[in-house]
Amino acid sequence: MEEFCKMLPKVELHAHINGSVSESTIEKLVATKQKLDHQFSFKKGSTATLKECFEKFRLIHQLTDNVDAVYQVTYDVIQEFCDDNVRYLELRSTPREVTETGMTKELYVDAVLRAIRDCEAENLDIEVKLLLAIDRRNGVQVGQDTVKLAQKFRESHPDLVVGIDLSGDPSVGDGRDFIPVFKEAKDFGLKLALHLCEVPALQETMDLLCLPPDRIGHGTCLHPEAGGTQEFVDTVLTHKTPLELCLTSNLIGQTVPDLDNHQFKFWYEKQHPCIICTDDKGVFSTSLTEEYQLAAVTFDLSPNDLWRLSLDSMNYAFCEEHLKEKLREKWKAAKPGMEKQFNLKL
Ligand SMILES: CNc1ncnc2c1ncn2[C@@H]1O[C@H](COP(=O)(O)O)[C@@H](O)[C@H]1O
Ligand SMILES: [Zn+2]
Repeated sequence: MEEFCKMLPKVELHAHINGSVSESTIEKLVATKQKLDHQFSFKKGSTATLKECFEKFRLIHQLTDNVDAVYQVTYDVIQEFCDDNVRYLELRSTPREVTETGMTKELYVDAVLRAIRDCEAENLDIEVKLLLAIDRRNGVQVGQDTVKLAQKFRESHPDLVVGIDLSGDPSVGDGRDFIPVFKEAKDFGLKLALHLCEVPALQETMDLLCLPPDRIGHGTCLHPEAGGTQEFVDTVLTHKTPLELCLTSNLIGQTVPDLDNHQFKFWYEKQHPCIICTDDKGVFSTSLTEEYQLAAVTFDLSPNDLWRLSLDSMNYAFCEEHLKEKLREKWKAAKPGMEKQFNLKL
């Protein structure tokens, strides 16, 4: 199964750049700093609180406080996903400014886009897009600025900047405050991927679900058994809003009690669009291959099921239809070799 999941062409739609930074990139970055001796990720099998997860991002942000580091992290993350046979990747990141190093939010996004372009120029077998993230801790004004920034960069890079993400500590603020900002983004043609109900959030959820977003991140507590409501479930089903599901992230962050109770099962059994994602492959010491494997073992999925999951994920990408068609050819091309190697019919 491990080999099958590795060889499988995959689609990653939920990856935060700074949470995806690998140990080897951390080592490069630490070498440029003095006196930095921290643990930047969780070991396999460990558990934490969401607060402790956010503490890791704060530590990583100290390393990526300049444009060279942001470029390096983005470049390395793309290479690593490509090595993991991810053929289509949507990265998301929160533009940050750091006065001391002269990094503005524009320069931040510029560094990310340069790294994507440089990987393109190397003809890597991966297509990469970018979503700009709104950190809910930073309030509406910053959210508004982020959408403006996304509009600006979409004009200069229409093929790369595809959407807006809402993320950050789910226990902070009220997502409804951002609704005008999301509507503006939508009007401008930007897609919306919102972290929703990562923890129980009765107040804001319904209004956000009714936007509706183009995809939901986590949706851990949407269903009644997890603190949500039947109305939430029905709304998601009606809109057919795809869910980005990140097993290891939810397990380490303890937003689910164990994998058997992960919301994947609930939605997958309803044949609702589910996308297996990593969230933060660096911080949670995982890879998309490992997430597929974990899903297979936990929910008793066959190679055929996994094949379907990865190929169907392409349907929910924020790119143009012609690119989706082109990418589906990769699955077609990989099929005979995989059927032969694993002695099965896909
Ligand atoms: C674990 N579950 C999660 N829930 C909510 N937001 C998360 C997250 N994991 C990551 N982020 C968001 O992504 C940022 C790091 O990447 P960037 O600096 O943007 O590239 C974090 O600071 C947080 O805002
Ligand atoms: Zn996330």
